[in-house]
Amino acid sequence: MQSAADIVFDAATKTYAGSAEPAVDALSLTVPAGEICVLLGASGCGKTTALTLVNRLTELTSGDIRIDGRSIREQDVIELRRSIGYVIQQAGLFPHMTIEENIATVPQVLGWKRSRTADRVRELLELVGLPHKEYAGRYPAQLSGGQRQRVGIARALAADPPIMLMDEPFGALDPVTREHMQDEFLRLHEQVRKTTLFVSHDIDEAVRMGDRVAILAKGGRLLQYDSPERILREPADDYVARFVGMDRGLKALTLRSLGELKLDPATGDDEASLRTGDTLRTALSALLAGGAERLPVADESGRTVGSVTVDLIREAA
Ligand SMILES: Nc1ncnc2c1ncn2[C@@H]1O[C@H](COP(=O)(O)OP(=O)(O)OP(=O)(O)O)[C@@H](O)[C@H]1O
Repeated sequence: MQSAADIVFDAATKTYAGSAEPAVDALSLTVPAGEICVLLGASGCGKTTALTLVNRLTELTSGDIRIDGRSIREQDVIELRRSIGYVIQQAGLFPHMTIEENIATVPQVLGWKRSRTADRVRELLELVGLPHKEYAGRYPAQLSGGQRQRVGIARALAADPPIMLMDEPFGALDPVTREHMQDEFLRLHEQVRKTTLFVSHDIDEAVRMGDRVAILAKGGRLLQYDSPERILREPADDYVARFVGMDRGLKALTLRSLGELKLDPATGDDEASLRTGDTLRTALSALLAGGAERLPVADESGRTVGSVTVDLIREAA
């Protein structure tokens, strides 16, 4: 097995053609071999750009990235990509190929013997928790979203690359499946220890997955690069504190339902669109979207039982 490699961003800069400002501006950071580094930040701050600079799907404008001391600029791009597993949000599986054929793509390109490829597919399906007998012959459309992501991960691991790039790999999954996949990936990582760059915009996911978290602002500006504990406990500046805090606050609202609040009495006889089973976040969105000061709330049978305001939600939070 190839051992993991460290990744060094050295003033890595990307300015897209026609853009006045760099999407990633002189980013410098080191991901130690075998660790998971999460790139975290608001939409458009340059996370995906930073990630794809590594496998040269995006070419550097200036600066450098080195893998185990070797500049990516000096490597043949095909060879470079073979040493890097790449997982994206929608798994990117080939729909007309079976699961087995999908996972075997890279070993085949590398000219592995049939038996070696078949063994590897079997081993990988096992590793990501999909029994070979049941899944190898299926097509991607015959799998759930979570299962497809597992196949995407297996495919990325097929040629045993020292590096994994993961771009919001669980972003399209429902929250329960998502947490499950996060745990599974961590378990898998314990076994394979690939150096992993993982893009997320979710602080909870970052804290859970990352050995280190890099908080980026617009232009790929690195605001803080630390362990999750330190990011939460000692945010480097107000922006980081707000970013971490705001997301946490909104998250907290999704954990509570209107049924847990002491609602105001109902006023007027508008039909209620909110139910007691709705989360506080849903209620807040409804209030803000409609520009309403107050909205009626019904129980599950549709009987109006009270009303909710932004103030009530704020007090509860
Ligand atoms: N191919 C491209 N050509 C021109 N500009 C681009 C291109 N890709 C991205 N950009 C711009 O670069 C900036 C960073 O984009 P990037 O996709 O890296 O951000 P991100 O943090 O991954 O965002 P998100 O979380 O929304 O995916 C954005 O302003 C975006 O509009």
